[in-house]
Amino acid sequence: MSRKLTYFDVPGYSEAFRYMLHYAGLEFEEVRYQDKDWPDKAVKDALPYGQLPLYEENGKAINQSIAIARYVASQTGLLPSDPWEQAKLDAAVLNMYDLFPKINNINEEDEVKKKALQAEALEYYFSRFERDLKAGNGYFGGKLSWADFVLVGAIVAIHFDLKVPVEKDYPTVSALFKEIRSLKGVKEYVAKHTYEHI
Ligand SMILES: N[C@@H](CCC(=O)N[C@@H](CS)C(=O)NCC(=O)O)C(=O)O
Repeated sequence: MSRKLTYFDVPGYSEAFRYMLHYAGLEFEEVRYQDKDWPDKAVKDALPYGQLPLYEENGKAINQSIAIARYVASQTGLLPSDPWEQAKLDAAVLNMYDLFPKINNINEEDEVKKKALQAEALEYYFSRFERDLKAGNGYFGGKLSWADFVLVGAIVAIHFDLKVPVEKDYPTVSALFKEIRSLKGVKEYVAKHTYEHI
C-alpha cells in the first residue's frame, strides 16, 4: 500500500490526519511545500481544484481535508460504524470548520478590533466544544474518534496562525489536546516536527 500526503509545511488543514496516520503507525510519504508557496504554477495546475491538501493511495487521489480525514479515520479505527454516531461526528467536524472563516476572513483593518472579533468567535465555539466534550466523557462521540483529532489539529493551527493558546481556558478541551499529543506515534511526531509557535 502506498500513501502520500501533499500539503504546505504548516498545520492548517492537514495536521489532524498526519496525527491519525502516525497514531495508527501507517507509513506515508509526505511532500511539504514551504511557506505556502507553490514551487511552480504547474504543480497547482495539476491539482483537481488547485488547492492542497491532496491525499494519494496506490495512485488514486482525493482532495478536501474533511473527506481525507474521514477516509483516514476509516482506515485507523477512528470512524464508528453506526450511521447516527458517524453523523454526530460529521456535525462536530463541520462545526469546527464553521469557525475557520470567522477567525480568518475578518474584514477589519484595526488590529485591536480584529483580535477582539477573533477572540469572540473563539470563545463562542470553544465554550461549545468544551460542553460537547464534557457530555461525551472527554470525546465528541463518547470515545476517541477522528472528530477529536480534527479539533486538536485545529488547535495546533490556531496556535501557529494566531499565536493564541486557545485551549487553555477549557479544561476538557485541554485534556483532549494533551491526550492526543501524548498518544504513541503522535508523541514522537510532535517531538520531531515542532512548529515555531507551539
Ligand atoms: N476546502 C479545502 C480548502 C483547501 C485550502 O484552502 N487550501 C489552501 C491551503 S490551506 C491552498 O491550497 N491555498 C493555496 C491556493 O489556493 O493557491 C479543504 O478543506 O481541503
